[in-house]
Amino acid sequence: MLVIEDVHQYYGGSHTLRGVSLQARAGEITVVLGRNGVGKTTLLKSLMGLVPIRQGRIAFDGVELARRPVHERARRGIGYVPQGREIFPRLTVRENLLMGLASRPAGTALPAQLFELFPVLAEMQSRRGGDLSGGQQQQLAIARALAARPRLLVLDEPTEGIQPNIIQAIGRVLRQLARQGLDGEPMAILLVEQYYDFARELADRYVVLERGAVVASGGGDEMDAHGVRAMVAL
Ligand SMILES: Nc1ncnc2c1ncn2[C@@H]1O[C@H](COP(=O)(O)OP(=O)(O)OP(=O)(O)O)[C@@H](O)[C@H]1O
Repeated sequence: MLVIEDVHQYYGGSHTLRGVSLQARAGEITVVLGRNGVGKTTLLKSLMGLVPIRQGRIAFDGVELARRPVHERARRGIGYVPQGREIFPRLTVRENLLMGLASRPAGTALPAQLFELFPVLAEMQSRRGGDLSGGQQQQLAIARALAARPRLLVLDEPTEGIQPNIIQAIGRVLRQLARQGLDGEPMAILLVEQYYDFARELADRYVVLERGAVVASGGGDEMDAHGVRAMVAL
């Protein structure tokens, strides 16, 4: 389980995260919603160690990670799908997937299940990442994060700029991963999302951020009743 507690983050003098707390449990999809610029990406970067936090706790399965380096967070079972995908355009699909094993001992094999989850990647293994469509690149970014068999998968707006049929396919994969991971073990999923209907469909739990602070949270089935759509409407 992931426990984020009272996290404060600053960019210079600008106080971006103001005491954020949330939890993400195995078997559940926890969705973080909020308008542009409220600090969603900064929260995920803080979790991954890509930006330093000034105060607060980030613990995963009881291990305190807030002061640990990025690679150690990956090694301890956190997989990250960054906003904008950040695949390597000149590397092949297969090489991109192998990059996901950087935190694992040399010689670790790619899980065969990646190609069952995303059959299109099996067909395109020797194509360059940059030649894939946006939706295919997003699937590649998710598969790359899964290559190291994380127990927590963190995704930053995976639906951004993606066509509806691939959004649906990604939703089905996330649901399946939460339930049974790659090997039958439930996985924790932390999903940052601005697309309300997608978030609502997938969320077991939700958290709304506004100006760097949590302003609402609850069960996914309470989102409509709690008026979350209006809180994130652009
Ligand atoms: N590297 C940085 N240096 C200074 N300020 C930054 C930096 N990155 C983000 N910010 C600012 O911090 C605030 C939060 O940004 P962040 O990207 O976390 O928001 P967000 O909720 O993810 O937004 P979006 O949905 O647009 O991605 C914004 O005001 C942003 O301008």
